[in-house]
Amino acid sequence: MMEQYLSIKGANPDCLLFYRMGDFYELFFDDAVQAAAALDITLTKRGHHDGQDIPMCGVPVHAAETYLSRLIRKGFRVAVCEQTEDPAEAKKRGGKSVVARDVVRVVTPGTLTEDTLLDARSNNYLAALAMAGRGMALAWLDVSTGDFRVQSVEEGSVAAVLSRVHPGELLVPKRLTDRPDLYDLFADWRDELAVQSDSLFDSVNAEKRLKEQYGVAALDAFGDYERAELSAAGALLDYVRLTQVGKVPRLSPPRKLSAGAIMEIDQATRRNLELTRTLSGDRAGSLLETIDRTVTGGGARLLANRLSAPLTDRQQIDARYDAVGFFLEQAGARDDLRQVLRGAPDLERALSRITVDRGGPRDLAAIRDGLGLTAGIKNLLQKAGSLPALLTEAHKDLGVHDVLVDRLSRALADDPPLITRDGGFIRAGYAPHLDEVRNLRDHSRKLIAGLEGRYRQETGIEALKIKHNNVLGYFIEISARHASRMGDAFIHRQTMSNAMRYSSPELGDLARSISEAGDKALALEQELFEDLIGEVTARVTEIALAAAALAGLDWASALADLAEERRYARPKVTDDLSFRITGGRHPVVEAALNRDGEQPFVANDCDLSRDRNLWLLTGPNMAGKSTFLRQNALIAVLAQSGSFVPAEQAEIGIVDRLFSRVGASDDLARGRSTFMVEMVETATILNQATERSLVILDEIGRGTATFDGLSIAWACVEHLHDTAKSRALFATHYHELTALAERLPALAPHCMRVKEWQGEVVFLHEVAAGAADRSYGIHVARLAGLPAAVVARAEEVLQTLERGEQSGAVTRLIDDLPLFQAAAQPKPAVTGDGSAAPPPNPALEVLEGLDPDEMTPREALDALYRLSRMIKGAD
Ligand SMILES: Nc1ncnc2c1ncn2[C@@H]1O[C@H](COP(=O)(O)OP(=O)(O)OP(=O)(O)O)[C@@H](O)[C@H]1O
Repeated sequence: MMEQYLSIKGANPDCLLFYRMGDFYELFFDDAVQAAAALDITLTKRGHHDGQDIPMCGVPVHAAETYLSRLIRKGFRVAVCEQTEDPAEAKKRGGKSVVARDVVRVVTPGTLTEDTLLDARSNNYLAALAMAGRGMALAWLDVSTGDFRVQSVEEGSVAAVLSRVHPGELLVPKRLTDRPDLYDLFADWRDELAVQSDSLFDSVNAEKRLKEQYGVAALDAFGDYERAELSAAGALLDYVRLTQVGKVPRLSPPRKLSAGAIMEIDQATRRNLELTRTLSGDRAGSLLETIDRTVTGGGARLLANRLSAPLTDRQQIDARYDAVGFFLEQAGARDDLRQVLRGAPDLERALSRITVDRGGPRDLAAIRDGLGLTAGIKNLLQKAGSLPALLTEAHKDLGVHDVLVDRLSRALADDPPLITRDGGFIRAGYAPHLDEVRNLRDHSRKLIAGLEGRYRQETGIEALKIKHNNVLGYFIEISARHASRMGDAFIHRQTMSNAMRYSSPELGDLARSISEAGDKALALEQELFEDLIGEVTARVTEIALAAAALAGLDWASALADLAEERRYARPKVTDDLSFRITGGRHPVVEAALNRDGEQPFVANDCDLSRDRNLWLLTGPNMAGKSTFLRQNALIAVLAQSGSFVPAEQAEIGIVDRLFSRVGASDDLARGRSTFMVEMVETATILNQATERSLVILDEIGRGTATFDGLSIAWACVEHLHDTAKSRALFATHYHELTALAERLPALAPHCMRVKEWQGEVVFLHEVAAGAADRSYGIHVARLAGLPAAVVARAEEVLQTLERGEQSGAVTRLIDDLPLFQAAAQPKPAVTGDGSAAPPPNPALEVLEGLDPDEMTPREALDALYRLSRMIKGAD
């Protein structure tokens, strides 16, 4: 056995090997040590190898999924090795023969199909990055749904595309990981990276594989693939074939995303705007979570995909609006549809498990129930009125499945078990032969009950019972004190502490017929199950289309529901460079304010159309600058993903790339300080933004010294205005920048309005034309609870700074040390005009009157003595 184990392990060196022995998967050697630690299970020993104990641990087969999921989450790959023959067969070859075993599947993070291992509401992609010649490409597929895509990428965009796809496992050829310039890129995906041999990416082999998979002589029908695209797609297919050990799941032909088809959003922007998850990695609090009203797994995945990949084609976007708009108008049909969809199972995932031979009775039931809804939904759509294009298509794709649904309904029990092992999933009345065998089995069970009564009478033991367990099968049990009453017809089997167990020839016969009938029934059920699986796999394309149509309907009706309740409007997308939002709101902040029942969100307009395409936004802290910036970016993303938007009106000229520089955090893992991260992100924007881009920049330069920061911000504004010419929003605390408006015609200064009332500052959250005059930072500091002494001292410092020329003022402040004085002394009374008047110091006036450049050393020394006396009070 060890020989067999070692040879199988040798063929799967980078996986933990789950080696099937009876009801357990056993792990040996180093695998056992690693798994025992990762799963917190007992590590034992079994036998010897090369004179050493063999470490071993095991997990029960019936609970394997839970253990698998924990191992996968911790980054392991697991090869599942099953017995591939009946132990009886092995015995025939001789007493010591080992049962044949083989790996039936390699479980990796990107190739999961089990519901328990997957999040129902997001896709789990397996991706491959390939390079051929100078071109690069990324291909990605979801084994559990069959979704398969490929896209050429420029080297500079790989990070952005990866962050959009967000793969659960990323295959890359060895030679790419050797390139130092890609080190940073792969560092971001370290946990997902699975480095493969270069040969897996061979593009000639890839083309062959793809043709085989789809049974075509040429791939032209699916698109015009570049070599790198073929290489990436082929590597994925090969990898799936390897890990699924020959069983390739249903995969749609790889859909090619052409360059520019999608609004490109780089990694930092995606993260900072919290599109699908927040900065801390949660779904809750993200834009996706805020707008997600879908009621099926398929719908939720579609929404996440569409939000991650906003389109750039006006017609396609309009078609999506038409679908959402239809359900907005047809509220009755929408509610009915959503009610029906709420009960829909996850057709896509059930179908995929079936195609890789991992389907169970419950997956068939999911197909039955899912397809069973299609007829009603078609009816509902038809009655709702004339359908827009996308919904007409969905109506068609829902298809006709009466025959299959009927067959599955007749064949399957209402609520079948997850696995076939114990039978009981075929409905009575479906197969006469099965019914017969089951009757026989049940009849024998009744006979056993009768036998029990008869034995009680014959022996006079009232407490005599016929029981069953896995070791003895059926047996007769009496208490030990009645043993003398059992006649010769009973065969003694077991003595317990206070009970005796027997069998009898009659009981033996009945038990045998029950067991035989049971085995037969199970075999028959298994056969019928395979038939049904065959029926489903024969119609895999139609079922997949129906599943996609259901997801699409869920997506559109969910967005309509959202639009109605939150008053979202249908945007107008255009091919020009307009960007006019009237009454725009931040979807996430608005939802949070609604939830907390605080004051309502204040809507704001934004117009970045030509000649005023660069807004310079000033205003106090906490006034809502960041919120305003982000809301406009989010509105663009929502609009191009096909959703209605939180605004009264929105007109948006298609945005090709979205850039943002908002928020700041260290990237210490990569050795970058906050300011460095800020500058790297700003550099990306200034180098890549074009007229078609939308750029939001929040407080550029604040991470460094004031003059450095101001100068950098100044130069960035000029560059955006003169060179990039993007539609841009620029929020800053450097009020000095508003002076640029005189020179830069497309620069439009705006500010957040505040009201001063009884010494308090009230944030109105309104955007108005013009520049802000103050920052009110100290006011916010007080609100935040900074100690009163610190606030008082800060006000003093501010006034000194504001009064004089800056560097001179700083010198004065330093002279004014110790700063701690402020902590000890109460704040001086504030005068009527709001300024605290420090007592004038005569020594300072003398000092200010001196001109060191004009003094001889002697005069300087004299002056110093004089000043010293003044301060000591002698003068
Ligand atoms: N339009 C609005 N309507 C209602 N509340 C708003 C609005 N905009 C912002 N707020 C509230 O004000 C808070 C502060 O907003 P935000 O962070 O955008 O301010 P800011 O001007 O960027 O501040 P800072 O300069 O300190 O970063 C938000 O958390 C939100 O609760």
